[in-house]
Amino acid sequence: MLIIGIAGGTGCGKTTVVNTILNELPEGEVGIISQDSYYKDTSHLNFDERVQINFDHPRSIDFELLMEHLTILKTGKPIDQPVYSFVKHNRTGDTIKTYPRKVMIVEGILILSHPEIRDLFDIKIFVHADSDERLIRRLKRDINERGRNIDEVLNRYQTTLKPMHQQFIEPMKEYADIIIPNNKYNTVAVDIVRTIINEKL
Ligand SMILES: Nc1ncnc2c1ncn2[C@@H]1O[C@H](COP(=O)(O)OP(=O)(O)O)[C@@H](O)[C@H]1O
Ligand SMILES: O=c1ccn([C@@H]2O[C@H](COP(=O)(O)O)[C@@H](O)[C@H]2O)c(=O)[nH]1
Repeated sequence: MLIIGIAGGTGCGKTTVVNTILNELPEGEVGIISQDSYYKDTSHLNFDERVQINFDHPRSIDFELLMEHLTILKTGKPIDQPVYSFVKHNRTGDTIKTYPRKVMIVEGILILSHPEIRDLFDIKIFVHADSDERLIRRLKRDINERGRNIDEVLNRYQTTLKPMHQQFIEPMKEYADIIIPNNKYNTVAVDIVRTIINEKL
């Protein structure tokens, strides 16, 4: 199994890059694990308390479960990947049966910040977009798709997202094998990654 880790700050285009890579590959050959599925279960908190969580700090992620799931997939067995709701800021209680594939892509803002998980990746990719570009994309996406308003997004950006990005995400570029510049849609880089995957299939 080839495991590819794709990191990068919020709004850099990780999900879009992954979907574009998958578009022209045979269906079912590549598996996806999203770090978002591994935000800790916070059912013991009410909504107002959950809103206060710093979702850009590594402690918000259940890395133990992610590690356990990747280890199970490597042994050829399926896992039940939790489903996360950004609207509720919590897991939904549902899971998706995720089967091991020849190539597994793990994507998320903080996946390169955990040394043991980082070591599991055969290829480490960092998607870069400038912070102003990422903030614009984040504003549009969170208002249109995640039920936020402009004040919420900007307040989270200033209080937690930006400092956490500088502390835990940007320094992870050092570990990347490939850095994809993604201020504009980067079809060349996506084609290169797809070629690497195709060789493995
Ligand atoms: N290269 C790009 N140029 C312009 N918009 C982009 C680009 N890549 C992604 N987007 C848009 O930016 C938003 C965030 O992209 P997404 O892939 O969800 O980022 P991430 O998964 O890194 O948070 C989405 O609305 C997406 O359509
Ligand atoms: O309940 C939550 C959990 C996370 N977030 C924010 O999401 C981004 C990470 O997702 P991307 O798709 O990579 O943007 C992170 O910056 C968190 O602040 C949230 O708003 N609510």
